[in-house]
Amino acid sequence: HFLVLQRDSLPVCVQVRPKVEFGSLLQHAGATKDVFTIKEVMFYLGQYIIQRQLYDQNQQHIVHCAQDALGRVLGVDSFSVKEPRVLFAMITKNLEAVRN
Ligand SMILES: COc1nc(N(C)C)ncc1-n1nc2c(c1C(C)C)[C@H](c1ccc(C#N)cc1)N(c1cc(Cl)c[nH]c1=O)C2=O
Repeated sequence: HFLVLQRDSLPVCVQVRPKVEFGSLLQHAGATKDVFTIKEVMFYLGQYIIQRQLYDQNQQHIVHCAQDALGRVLGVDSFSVKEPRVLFAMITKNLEAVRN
């Protein structure tokens, strides 16, 4: 979950709305809504990657997505699941915060 501090410094739990193409990718992974927590976004993306076997058979932490909508959405041909900062940076570009 993203925690952001409002002016009155009460933490609110921010949910996110994926941008259009990202939203339809999550729906292909089984999502049935348009507002998510970050944890839910990661879960659906993970399902998408495993279902489509986008991981490298030999180095299984590498995801190849050049030939897939995931690559267009994240803007890369491949990435490693072991680089959380890189991954979150790519994913948050496709999300807008929604205050609940
Ligand atoms: C290729 O990956 C795997 N391959 C295997 N095989 C046996 C082949 N088993 C597990 C994983 N795996 N490891 C991690 C994740 C997975 C699956 C669920 C993709 C998730 C994850 C990674 C990337 C995105 C995106 N776009 C979304 C979720 N993940 C996470 C990474 C971060 Cl940074 C946050 N939350 C996570 O769940 C990991 O560390």
